[in-house]
Amino acid sequence: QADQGWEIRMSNSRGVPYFYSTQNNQSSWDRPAGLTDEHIKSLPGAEYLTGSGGGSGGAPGQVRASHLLVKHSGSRRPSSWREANITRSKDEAVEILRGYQAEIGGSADKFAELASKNSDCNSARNGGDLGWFGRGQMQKPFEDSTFALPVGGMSDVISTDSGVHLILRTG
Ligand SMILES: N=C(N)NCCC[C@H](NC(=O)[C@@H]1CCC/C1=C\[C@H](COP(=O)(O)O)NC(=O)[C@@H](N)Cc1ccccc1)C(N)=O
Repeated sequence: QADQGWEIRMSNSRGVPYFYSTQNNQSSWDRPAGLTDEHIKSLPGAEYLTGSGGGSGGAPGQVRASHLLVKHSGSRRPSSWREANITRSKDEAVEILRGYQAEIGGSADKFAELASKNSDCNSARNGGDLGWFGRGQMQKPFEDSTFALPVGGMSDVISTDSGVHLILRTG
């Protein structure tokens, strides 16, 4: 794996970095198996991963977050890539999310894994990552919760018109 000429590139459409192998033109959102942290840090484009490069940092006043959304019958759009017609109650959705919260503990990797499998938002396809955003873009409860978190911090269950969320602030 290491000798496949891996490099890190930034996906402009999604605003998140991905792995690209120049040997076989293969892209991957996830870290290719067998690449150690040390090796990844030495790859071309590694600055995209830590946000130290100008390219992937947000503008001043912006934050970056991932979320795990569980929708319910009262959601403004009770449908998602996972389920065409979402009928669970809000209480049930909160129960489900509490289960994920316990499983995640404080692990960002676990958060991304559970978000990619279970989030009712299409950001699930990149581990829940929403990219960078400023105030005025997200629904108020979501915005306020994210801006109140330290980088690396995870919210408790919060509710918006979309459903109930867990938020992990990443930048
Ligand atoms: N990056 C942005 N500016 N995208 C517009 C955000 C609009 C904003 N959205 C929200 O506040 C909630 C919290 C986070 C996601 C979200 C809702 C919904 C799911 O709920 P639903 O709309 O079915 O009710 N997901 C989205 O919007 C996704 N396209 C976000 C996204 C997905 C993939 C990559 C990047 C961003 C709003 N003002 O409604």
